[in-house]
Amino acid sequence: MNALNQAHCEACRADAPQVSDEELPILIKQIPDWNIEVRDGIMQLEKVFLFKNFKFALAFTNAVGEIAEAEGHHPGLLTEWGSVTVTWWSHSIKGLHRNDFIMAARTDEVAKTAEGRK
Ligand SMILES: C[C@H](O)[C@H](O)[C@H]1CNC2=NC(N)=NC(=O)C2=N1
Repeated sequence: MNALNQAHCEACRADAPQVSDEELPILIKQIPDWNIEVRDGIMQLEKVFLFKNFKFALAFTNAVGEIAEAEGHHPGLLTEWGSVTVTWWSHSIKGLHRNDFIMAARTDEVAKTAEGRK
C-alpha cells in the first residue's frame, strides 16, 4: 500500500467504513503533527500552519484547495492573518476515513514548499 503522501483518495461513499479503533493509532502515527478533534460527535484531523502574513496564508489555502479539487475530497480551511487551520474529515460518513489521513499527509507535502512559513 502506498505511503499516505503518495496515495490517492477513493470515492466518498456513504456506506464506507470509518477508520477502526485498530487502524486509528497506526494511521495517526504517520501524520505526527496532526491533532484529533471531536466536534458534534464527528472525529476530525486538524493542524495549524503558521505564515508571515495573510498573503502567504491565502496562497497556501489555495494550494490545499487545488489538491482537494484534484482528489474530490475537501477540508475545512480557516485562513487568518498569519495562519491557516486545516481540518479533514469525511462528511459522507460523519467521521474519519483513510482519505482524511491521505489528505493530511498530502497537505504536509504542500506545506513543505509553501512560501512564507513561520
Ligand atoms: C459529490 C462530491 O464528490 C462529494 O460530496 C464529496 C465532495 N468532497 C468531500 N469532502 C469531504 N471531506 N467529505 C466528503 O464526504 C466529500 N464528498
